[in-house]
Amino acid sequence: MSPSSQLVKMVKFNNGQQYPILGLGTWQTTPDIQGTDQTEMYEAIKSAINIGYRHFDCAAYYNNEKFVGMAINEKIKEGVIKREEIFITDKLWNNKHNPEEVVDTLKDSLKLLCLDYIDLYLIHWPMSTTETPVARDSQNRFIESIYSYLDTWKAMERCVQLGLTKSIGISNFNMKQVKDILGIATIIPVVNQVENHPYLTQNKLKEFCETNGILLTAYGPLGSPYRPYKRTKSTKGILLDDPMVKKLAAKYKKTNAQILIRFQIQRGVLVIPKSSHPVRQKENFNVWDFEISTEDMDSLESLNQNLRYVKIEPAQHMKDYPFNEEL
Ligand SMILES: NC(=O)C1=CN([C@@H]2O[C@H](COP(=O)(O)OP(=O)(O)OC[C@H]3O[C@@H](n4cnc5c(N)ncnc54)[C@H](OP(=O)(O)O)[C@@H]3O)[C@@H](O)[C@H]2O)C=CC1
Ligand SMILES: O=C1CO[C@H](CO)[C@@H](O)[C@@H]1O
Repeated sequence: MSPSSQLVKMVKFNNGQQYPILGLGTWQTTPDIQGTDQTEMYEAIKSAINIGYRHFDCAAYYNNEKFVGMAINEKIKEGVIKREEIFITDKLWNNKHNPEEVVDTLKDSLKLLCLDYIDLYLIHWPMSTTETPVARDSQNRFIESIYSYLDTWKAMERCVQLGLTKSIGISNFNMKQVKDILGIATIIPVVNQVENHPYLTQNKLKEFCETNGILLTAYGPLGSPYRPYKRTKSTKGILLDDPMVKKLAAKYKKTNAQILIRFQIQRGVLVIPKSSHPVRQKENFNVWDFEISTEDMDSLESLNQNLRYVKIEPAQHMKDYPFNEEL
C-alpha cells in the first residue's frame, strides 16, 4: 500500500465493510457525449492509483469500464496495488432494471472490468427505461419501462448472495423511494449516491438516510463545472468561484476544490470528484492536513439553495423520476 493511500480516511458501512471516503469519479470530460476519447480515462486511472486513490466510481452508462479495468489490472500486474486494496463502485443503468437481467448485467460489467467481483453495485436511477440506454419518444423524452425498483432491488440482493459484489446501494433515490426500499430489503443499501455540494446540501435526505444506516455519497462535489449548459440566469454561477469558497480557500491556504472536498469529508459524506489530470487529481487528493472550523462549515452549509446541476429533463415525466417531490 502506498504511503499516500494510507492517508485516506475509511468509512464503515452498515454491513461492516470499510470503504475509502474519497474516490475518483469517472464520468467523461465532454458533456453528455458517450464514447468520447476513453483512453483518457485509462491514463487517468493509472495516474490516480500512483497518487494514492483506491476508490473508483464507475458505471455501465459511462461506457468506459473496459478502460478502467485495463488500468487497474495493469497496476495489479506491476505490483503497485493488490485487488483487495482497490474499491470499485459500479452502477446498473436504467434499461437493465428487469430483475431477470440484473445478475447477467453485472456479470457483463465484470467481464469488461476483467474482475471477479466489485465492491459496491448501485441502482443508478430509480426510473426504468426501455432497451437502448437513452431511447426517446417523438417529444425527446425517455421511454418508460414497466419494472419496479423494488423488484430490481431483490435482484441486486442476489448479486451479493452470488459473491459478485460485496455491497449494494442506490443512487438518485428520494426519501420516499429510500423508505420503499427499506420496506422490502433483506439487505439494506449501504449508500445513496446523490448530487451534493454547498448549493445542494440535501440535509433532510442525509439525516433520514443516516438514521437508517445509509451513508450519502456526493456526486458533482465541485458543482460539475463542465455542465454550464445546465445553468440558468437565476443561479449564482460556478460553485468553484463562489466568494465564500474563495475566502475559505485563502484562509486555509488551500484551493477552492480542496475546500469543497474537505467539506464533504467532515460531514461524513463519501466524495468522488472527477479529474483526468494528474495535477488536479493530486490537488483533490491532498485534503488530509487541515480541518475546516465548525463556524466555517456552517458558512458553507448556509450557501444551500437546493440548486441541482443534474436534472435529466427527458425523464421528468416518468413516475419514478425522483426530483418532482421535495426531498
Ligand atoms: N450517480 C449519478 O447519477 C452521477 C454520478 N456522478 C459521479 O460523480 C463523479 C463526479 O461528478 P462530476 O459530474 O464529474 O463533477 P465534479 O464536481 O467532480 O467536477 C468534475 C469537473 O471538475 C473539473 N475539476 C476537477 N478537479 C478540479 C479542480 N481541482 N479545479 C478545477 N476543476 C476541477 C474536472 O475537469 P478535469 O477532468 O479536466 O480536471 C471536471 O470537468 C462523476 O465523475 C461520476 O463518477 C456524476 C453525475 C451523476
Ligand atoms: O452518472 C451520470 C453522469 O451524468 C449524467 C448526466 O450528464 C447522468 O445522467 C448520469 O446519472
